[in-house]
Amino acid sequence: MARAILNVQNLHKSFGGLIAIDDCSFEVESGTIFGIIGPNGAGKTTLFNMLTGFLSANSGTITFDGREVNRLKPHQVVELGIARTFQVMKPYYEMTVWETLQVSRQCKRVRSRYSDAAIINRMNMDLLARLGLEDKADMLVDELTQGDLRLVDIGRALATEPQALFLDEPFSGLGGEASDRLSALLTSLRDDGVTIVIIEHRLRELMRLVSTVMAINFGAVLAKGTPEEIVKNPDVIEAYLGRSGGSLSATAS
Ligand SMILES: Nc1ncnc2c1ncn2[C@@H]1O[C@H](COP(=O)(O)OP(=O)(O)OP(=O)(O)O)[C@@H](O)[C@H]1O
Repeated sequence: MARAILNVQNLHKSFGGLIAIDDCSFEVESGTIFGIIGPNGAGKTTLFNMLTGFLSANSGTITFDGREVNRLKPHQVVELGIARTFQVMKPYYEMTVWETLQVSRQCKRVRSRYSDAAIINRMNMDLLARLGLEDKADMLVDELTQGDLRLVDIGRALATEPQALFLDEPFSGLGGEASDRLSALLTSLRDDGVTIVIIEHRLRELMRLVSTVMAINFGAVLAKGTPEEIVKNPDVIEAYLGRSGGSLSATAS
């Protein structure tokens, strides 16, 4: 039985009178891919922001690998082994792909483990090969396609050598071929033991990857289960009606 690496209990977050996260509890098992879905404004990014040190919860607990996350700063969360990407990418323009990875390599988590530049160079080459970007190391990120940019963005997170990767809508804007490359990358990372949590509106891509999905609406957990269970769940279907509800049942096949 896999152990839970992330444990969230009774989390609450309000912005003034608006309750963005309402008594949210869930666990993520180590080495699995866990999906988070929900309509626009459901609270998904707010939840990610609390899990990664960008926001503090009003109450509740977040434990990662046995350590309390709430109230840590983002760089301290990186030290624990959590890396994330953002819904809107902000590439390091005028820097190359290699230089982008090198920025992440400056984090304490990497510097305290690997002091030898030759080892870091080798790790960068391995990471670029894994991303399928070995021929683009010296390209400016400004020149990359949307699909390659998304891979560099994930590479930037992976270069902190995380145990867990949190991805906010990684499939957004990707065409079929780029989506397939991203899916293959995420599957291979999972096979190597990286825990992955994904917020995604592209349900077809998400449901093929994840073992467990949590649906949230108005900040509260609506349902948790396998992709097959979630796409049949009446509450989830209702929350998605008028958006993608009509095609929800086709997504888990
Ligand atoms: N800093 C903030 N101040 C005030 N309200 C906020 C803030 N951040 C988020 N909200 C509100 O909290 C609610 C949840 O927003 P959030 O961005 O987490 O939703 P989401 O599920 O990620 O939506 P989307 O799918 O559109 O990205 C929304 O009503 C949003 O307007």
